[in-house]
Amino acid sequence: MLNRFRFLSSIRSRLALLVAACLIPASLIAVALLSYDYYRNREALRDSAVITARTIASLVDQQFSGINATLGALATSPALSSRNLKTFYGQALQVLPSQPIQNLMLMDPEGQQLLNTLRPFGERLPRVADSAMLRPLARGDGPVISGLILGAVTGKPQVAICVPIHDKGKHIYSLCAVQPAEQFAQLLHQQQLPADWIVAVLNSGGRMIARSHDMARYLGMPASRDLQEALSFDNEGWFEGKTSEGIPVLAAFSRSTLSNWYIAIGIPAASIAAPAAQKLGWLACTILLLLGASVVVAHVIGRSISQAVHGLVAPALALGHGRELTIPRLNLLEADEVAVALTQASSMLARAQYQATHDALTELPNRSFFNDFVAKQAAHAKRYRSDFSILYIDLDGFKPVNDIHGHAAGDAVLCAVGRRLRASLRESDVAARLGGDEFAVVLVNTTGEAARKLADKLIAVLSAPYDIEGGTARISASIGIAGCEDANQMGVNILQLADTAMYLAKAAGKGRVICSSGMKAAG
Ligand SMILES: Nc1nc2c(ncn2[C@@H]2O[C@H](COP(=O)(O)OP(=O)(O)OP(=O)(O)O)[C@@H](O)[C@H]2O)c(=O)[nH]1
Repeated sequence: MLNRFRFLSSIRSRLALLVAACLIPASLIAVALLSYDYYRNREALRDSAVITARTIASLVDQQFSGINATLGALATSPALSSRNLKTFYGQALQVLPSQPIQNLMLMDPEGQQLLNTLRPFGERLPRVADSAMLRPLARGDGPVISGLILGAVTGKPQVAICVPIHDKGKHIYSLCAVQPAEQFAQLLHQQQLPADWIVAVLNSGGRMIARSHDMARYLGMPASRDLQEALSFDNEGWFEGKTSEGIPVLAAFSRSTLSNWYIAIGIPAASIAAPAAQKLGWLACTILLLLGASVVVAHVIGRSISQAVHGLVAPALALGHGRELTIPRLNLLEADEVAVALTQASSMLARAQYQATHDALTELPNRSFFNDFVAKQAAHAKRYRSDFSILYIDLDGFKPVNDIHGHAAGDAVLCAVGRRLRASLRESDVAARLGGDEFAVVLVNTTGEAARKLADKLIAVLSAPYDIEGGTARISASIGIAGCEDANQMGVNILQLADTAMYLAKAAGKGRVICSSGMKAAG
């Protein structure tokens, strides 16, 4: 069960979640901002395209009105009313360089050219057969702008702006200024619009007069279906559709007020989306880089934290076993704080254990420790068939020390007894204070005569005078000895057996040793 959630609950997985929790919303916000930016740019581009279309349309109108004014002035020439066409030809040649036109042409009401500045005066000229233009001129309407016509002299596509000339109410001539279609294309190029914008000049009938791209292919052709539909609804506006060649565009258009010609601008959808796609690519790269860097940093941080936390496991287990701890620096503030707390807890635990098992005055093991030690020693002896003895020691004449020299002197004597006992024993033997003036000793692997000899030695040692404040104290000791084997055979507690032997020693006159084996023999 724990393993199942191991990944979810580890520090590294939490850090990975943190990285994801920061990066995912940030990425979503960035994408939202990008799309907002894309739509704002698109709107700005659309509005600027509409304004540009309107500007070009007014430029076309300006040209037409300039040409119209020139034609109007020439039409009043007396040379025309006097039918002096040669003089008029000269006047036309003079006007030509100052106008944005290719040539001037005069024709009779039937369309027969009478003069054309492209040809020397008097040369025989072809007839104009554009009835759509001749008819309104015959009615006296003017100016009339032709559709795209193939020049009778130049053989090139061109547009003619014509005015009828009357004499005494009779239509005698039509004067035309001719502009090649190429001139409108130049007007478009002069605007220096972005190279991928597809710009077209359409006449009032929706036919292509000039185009920024692929002009030769689409000249004279009707506008694309999408543009035709848009033009039928509005004089100015925008729409999303396709160009004649099928390119998806955001298109803007505007109709000129004088000529009713249209300017249409198509911005390829791909070129609008390209900057956004590029930004999106950069964003994706940045997010991936950030993600990679964050994952690496999270991994490094996670590893250092988990190492620090794992560094606390062994000390915590050692603390459970009551061992004193030394924890090296973990290089993580919180883990180091826990390490300090564990170290302090281990010291407190060790102190408490010491206090629970040692006598505060003599610092010898106390009765509780002694009982545990004897029990372990008994188990060991049983298993390995070894032996040990216990000496139960009660001081003789200790009460008078207290009474004569005071309790502090009594304490000092008890401490000195402890030191003398320790000094007289082997390292493996254990001396304890059982309470009051009672002490006990475990002699490991020692029985019989050896134990008795040591007991005699202890009585001599403990009976030596004690230097205390203000004098000397003298005491002695009564010792009862019990062997492990004797206790087992008799089926009694070894400590009780030694205690009983000690009481017999007291009863026998103090300052002596009684062995439990002797008691058995006596019994
Ligand atoms: N100074 C001091 N005295 C203690 C302490 N514990 C017990 N005693 C005293 O030790 C004495 C022990 O009593 P007894 O064993 O009857 O005194 P004793 O004079 O040795 O008597 P016998 O064993 O019959 O020789 C009592 O007076 C207790 O008050 C202690 O920690 N410090």
